[in-house]
Amino acid sequence: MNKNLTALILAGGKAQRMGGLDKGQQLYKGRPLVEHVLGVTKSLVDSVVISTNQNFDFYSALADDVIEDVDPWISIGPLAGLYALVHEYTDLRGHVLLLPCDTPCISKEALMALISSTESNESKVSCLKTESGWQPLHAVIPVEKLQIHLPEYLEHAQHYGVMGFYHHLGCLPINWSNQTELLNINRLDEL
Ligand SMILES: Nc1nc2c(ncn2[C@@H]2O[C@H](COP(=O)(O)OP(=O)(O)OP(=O)(O)O)[C@@H](O)[C@H]2O)c(=O)[nH]1
Repeated sequence: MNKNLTALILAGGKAQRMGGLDKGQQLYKGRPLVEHVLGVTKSLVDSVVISTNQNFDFYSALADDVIEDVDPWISIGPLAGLYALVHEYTDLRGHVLLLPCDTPCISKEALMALISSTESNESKVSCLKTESGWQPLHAVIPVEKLQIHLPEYLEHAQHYGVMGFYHHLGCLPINWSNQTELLNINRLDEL
C-alpha cells in the first residue's frame, strides 16, 4: 500500500442547498455523512485530515487533524481545502487522497483502485471517472505537485474548478463503472 498517504476529507463550504447546515454531520442511514466516508478510508491511509469551517470538536474526535481554509483562499471551493493542507503541513510527503464528505456510498474498492494507480503513475493526478464524467473530488494527488503548483495556479486562475487544476498538472482517469457509489448528497431530501 502507498506509503505517506494522507486522506483529506472535505467538509467545508457553504452547503447552501442544505440551508447552510453542517453537511458532514447530517445523518444518512443513521450515521453522519462524514463517518460513512471515514469508515472506508481509515484503513487505507496513514492519516486522515478533515477540512471544515465549523464544529471542530465533532470533527477532531474523528480524524488525526482538522484544518480550516486559510487566507487568501477561503471558501473558494475544494481547492481551498487542498491549499490549506499544504499551507499547514509544509513537510507533507507522498500523496493526498481527496474525498468529499457527501458521497456516503463510496467503496473501499474504488479508493483502492485510485491508490494503486500511483504505483505505475507517481507524478500525475489519478481521478475517478464514471460514465457521467470525471469525479474530481475522488482523486489521488502527489503532494509535491500541490506544493509547487497550487499557490501559483490560484494566483492566476480565472475559475477555481478542481478539474482545471488537475488538467494543468496532468491527470489520469481511473474508470469506475459503479455509478451508484458516487451518489452525492446535496439536499436534505436526499438524505
Ligand atoms: N474546505 C472547503 N471545502 C469545500 C468548499 N466548498 C465545498 N467544499 C466541500 O467540497 C465538497 C463538494 O461541495 P459542494 O457540494 O460543491 O458545495 P457545498 O458547499 O458542500 O454545497 P452547496 O453550497 O450547496 O453547493 C463537499 O464535501 C464540501 O464540504 C470550500 O470552500 N472549502
